[in-house]
Amino acid sequence: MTRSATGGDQPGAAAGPAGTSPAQPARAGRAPDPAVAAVRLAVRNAVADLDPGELVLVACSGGPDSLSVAAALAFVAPRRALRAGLLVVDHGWDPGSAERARGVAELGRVLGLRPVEVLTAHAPRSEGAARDARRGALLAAADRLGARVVLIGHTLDDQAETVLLRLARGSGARSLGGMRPRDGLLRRPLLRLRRAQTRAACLAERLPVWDDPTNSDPVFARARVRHRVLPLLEAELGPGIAESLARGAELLRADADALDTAATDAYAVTAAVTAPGGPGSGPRTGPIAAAAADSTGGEVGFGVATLAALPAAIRGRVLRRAALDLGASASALRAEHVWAVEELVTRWRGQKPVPLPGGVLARRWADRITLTGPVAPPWPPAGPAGRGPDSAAAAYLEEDDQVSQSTTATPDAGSPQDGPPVAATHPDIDEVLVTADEIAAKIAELAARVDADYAGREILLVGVLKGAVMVMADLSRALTVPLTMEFMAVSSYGSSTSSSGVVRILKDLDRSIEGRDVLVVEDIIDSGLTLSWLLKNLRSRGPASLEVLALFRKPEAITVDVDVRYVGFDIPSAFVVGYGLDYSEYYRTLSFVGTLTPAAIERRAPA
Ligand SMILES: O=P(O)(O)OC[C@H]1O[C@H](OP(=O)(O)OP(=O)(O)O)[C@H](O)[C@@H]1O
Ligand code: HPA
Repeated sequence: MTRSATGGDQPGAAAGPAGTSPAQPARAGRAPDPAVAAVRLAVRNAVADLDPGELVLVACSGGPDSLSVAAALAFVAPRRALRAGLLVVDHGWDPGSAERARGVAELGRVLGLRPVEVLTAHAPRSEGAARDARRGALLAAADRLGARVVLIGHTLDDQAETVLLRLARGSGARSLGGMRPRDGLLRRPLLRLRRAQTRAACLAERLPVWDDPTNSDPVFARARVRHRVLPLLEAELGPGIAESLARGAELLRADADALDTAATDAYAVTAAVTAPGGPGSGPRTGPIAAAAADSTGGEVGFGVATLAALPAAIRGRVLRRAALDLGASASALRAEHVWAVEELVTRWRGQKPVPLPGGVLARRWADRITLTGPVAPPWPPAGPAGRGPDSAAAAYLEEDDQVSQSTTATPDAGSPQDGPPVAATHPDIDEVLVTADEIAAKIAELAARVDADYAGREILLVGVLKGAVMVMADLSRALTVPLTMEFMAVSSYGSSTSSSGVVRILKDLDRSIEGRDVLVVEDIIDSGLTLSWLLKNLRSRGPASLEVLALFRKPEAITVDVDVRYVGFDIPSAFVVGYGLDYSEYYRTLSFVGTLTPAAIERRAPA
């Protein structure tokens, strides 16, 4: 849209994204279309607190949501004496993405936005990885350009999908509160507007919109929610489901804010915080960790009676806060962890210390509960001590020798790229989702179940190379039933960016599985396409029984039904590496599983 001499809002002759037709002038001198007016009002409200001269950026994909925000910002900014620019993120997911990004940037310039930049943030083809990479790139650019705010085009429909996905995963009030209208520099002006309104606004302004094909690709859980689940809910339960979900989220967000404030107050008066001290090492993240990154783990203590007197919703938050402060990662710390610590208060029966993510340990001594930070060395390890087993796990083993010895048995086969596999984190890791000690405990638990289920029989473990190599190594040594091992190597082929479900055998089994009790061992089930094909193939070879053990599963990403008897961890649909899982063949030797930093994704991107 070009500014008219009178500062009006007519769209001008815009060169659209590559291959699209230019926008044409429309509605000169008339009241704006209601959809255009609604988006402008939302954007105006979102920047109402900014001072003249401040810079607002819009993150624009070229889709109708973000494009309508870009056009509204171009209209609102000069009237508020704000500066307004546009950022386009190119994930490099298809050959045309760079050209398309340049087209969107050009459209931004035609709209009168400055500065306009294309940011390259290559990410694996996963919703979570793309979101992380995008967020990192946008925040870095905003910082560099000195922007006060970055506007994002999430609508009420996006919010409803987010809430539904989180509901299905089993989430608390904070998470069911959905996306926040304001989240640091990021602001979401459209959370109360429908997707149909943004499209109508673009149509009214003759803006050439791009429809991202991944939005309708059923490989992505969000696309399935959008195109199948929500329409089904509307058909069965009546219209207005999206609005109801978004309204519920807004109400829950307010409740969660109030509970968080109450929990912060309760933490301040109930927690006795001992800062880390002593030589050696310290917790890796969190305020207490930050206070003394080079000293031994700190401690947060509570009186049992004080915790018992708190309402459960506050008590859980207080304990969670203590674990986070000592270095547990927010995404790895699950409700089950907090419940286990709460049981030290509410169902005390002499439990062992409770291991939490990040090497944090909660224990009860008489009438006190203490959470202790890890004593693992921070990355990079200072010396040879850093190459031993994760010392937090080792500390735990000293107290509880029931935990699988596989924690200490992890081979030290670290590559120079990956660093020592026993380290608690790595510079290329954004967030540790599952720690080495959690994996070890889970393998022990799964092995006990398999032992019980196969008592009196012999198992043939079939490992799927290469990813399952670590699970095979640790699981096989934790099992006590007689077993033999076979390996298969398979490769999906078809389009280079998505699994077609058609699989090629790169290495077949060495022996027949006819009449054998076969347990397929997988590192991860993502779309489920590899496993679905593999099971069909193995079933045709006449095994006596055929079951699957997978250490990780992404429930939001699964596209085909596969019957998996043993699952270690359900994880979000972010792209993860470590413990056998690779990105461009790297990171398999990490002893934990986590997401990559945008910089690492960029650096290791396949040539
Ligand atoms: O559920 P899906 O979407 O089919 O993905 C799961 C498969 O992907 C990974 O293998 P990959 O093809 O990356 O090979 P690798 O094991 O050699 O890393 C993993 O080991 C599974 O076999
Ligand atoms: N990471 C690595 N390899 C994979 C993944 C993942 O998240 N999903 C399927 N293969």
